[in-house]
Amino acid sequence: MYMRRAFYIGRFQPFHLGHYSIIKSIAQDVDELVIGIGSAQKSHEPKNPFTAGERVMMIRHALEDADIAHYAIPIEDLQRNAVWVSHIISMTPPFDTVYSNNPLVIQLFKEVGIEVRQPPMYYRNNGYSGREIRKRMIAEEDWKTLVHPAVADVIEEIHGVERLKQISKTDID
Ligand SMILES: Nc1ncnc2c1ncn2[C@@H]1O[C@H](COP(=O)(O)OP(=O)(O)OP(=O)(O)O)[C@@H](O)[C@H]1O
Ligand SMILES: NC(=O)c1ccc[n+]([C@@H]2O[C@H](COP(=O)(O)O)[C@@H](O)[C@H]2O)c1
Repeated sequence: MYMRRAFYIGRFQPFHLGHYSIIKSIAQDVDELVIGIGSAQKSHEPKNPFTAGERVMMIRHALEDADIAHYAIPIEDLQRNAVWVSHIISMTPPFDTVYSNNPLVIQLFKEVGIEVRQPPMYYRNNGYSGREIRKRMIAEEDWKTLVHPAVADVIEEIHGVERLKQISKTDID
């Protein structure tokens, strides 16, 4: 049986409602979705506070109510862009379409002949970006409305805001 399977990659630091809404719309076009958790080796950095495992939890719980067959697969960065697509293919279920707005990701997949689609941005100006959410966490401003409630629960369970604040302090001593 032929399955239409797509690949969608992001850092998901954290997984927010922009990602969620894109995934829901991709799901209408395919049977299954492979979600790549990029920069999987990174955590405990201001730009990448959460581990790959914590990001797996966010995605799993957020998509529990969404009826989308998916696999969330951590993908470590490589020093060699030229072999990055092969690295992904070696780690994932087979897919025939990629969804991304990242110019390097688009270029690398197109060069090996894989179809790339660019999903529309979901209220990016209203704060639906990882950078804005991390900024609000540190500033103690509202960020929970920008993520699925299940993601807020995961972040609470792992004391994510406290971690982000701690690792974002300037090292002055
Ligand atoms: N609001 C959004 N609507 C639609 N797609 C989005 C939105 N925010 C991010 N994306 C897309 O989701 C993919 C993964 O993005 P990523 O995890 O880097 O999120 P981000 O919010 O852009 O992160 P950061 O601000 O931390 O760089 C990228 O292709 C990105 O363009
Ligand atoms: N050579 C590489 O390791 C390589 C190349 C292109 C993208 N990536 C990763 O893919 C992800 C792309 O996600 P964004 O679209 O959210 O930027 C990032 O984690 C990025 O580090 C890695």
